[in-house]
Amino acid sequence: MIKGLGEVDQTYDASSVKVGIVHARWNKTVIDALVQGAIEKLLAMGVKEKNITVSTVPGAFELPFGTQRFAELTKASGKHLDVVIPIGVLIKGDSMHFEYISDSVTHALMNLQKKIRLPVIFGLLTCLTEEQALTRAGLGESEGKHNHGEDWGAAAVEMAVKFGP
Ligand SMILES: O=c1[nH]c(NC[C@H](O)[C@H](O)[C@H](O)CO)c([N+](=O)[O-])c(=O)[nH]1
Repeated sequence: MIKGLGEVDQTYDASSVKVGIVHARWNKTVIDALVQGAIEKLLAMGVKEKNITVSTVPGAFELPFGTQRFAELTKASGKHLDVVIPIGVLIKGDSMHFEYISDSVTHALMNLQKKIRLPVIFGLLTCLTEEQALTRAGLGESEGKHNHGEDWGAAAVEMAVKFGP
């Protein structure tokens, strides 16, 4: 048995894990469902409510800088975060705006982990239609609907416990 493969249902002691969620305010209905899904999963995995802090930015483009400063300002206030979950929803319009923001924000969030030395969970939905976004927030009529916020919450706990400071 290759070590590590059996960790899918691993349980973690999340009682001291501190999580920062920074979410964009575009596409509010979808955002609210994703944030709620992430918080419910964090609580279900043992993160204390007092250890979950939330802030917001105007849109997905502001997520990298807003997430970085949220982590830095939290640290400067004497607390610290073990993991951050930036959450945004990009839905393609009839211009190239979607492509440019999606690509640049994705790279910026990936690079942010090295800057702040914290796990950054990729909570950006990049959808071609509103229905795709609703489905990935567990909303809408699709049979395959599933709230990806839950996955981000689970990933946050695992990364914080296994690879935190
Ligand atoms: O979060 C989003 N921001 C969007 N644009 C705003 C952008 O993220 C910035 O907030 C704005 O450009 C100001 O910097 C979106 N679209 O344009 O489609 C979108 O779908 N989602």
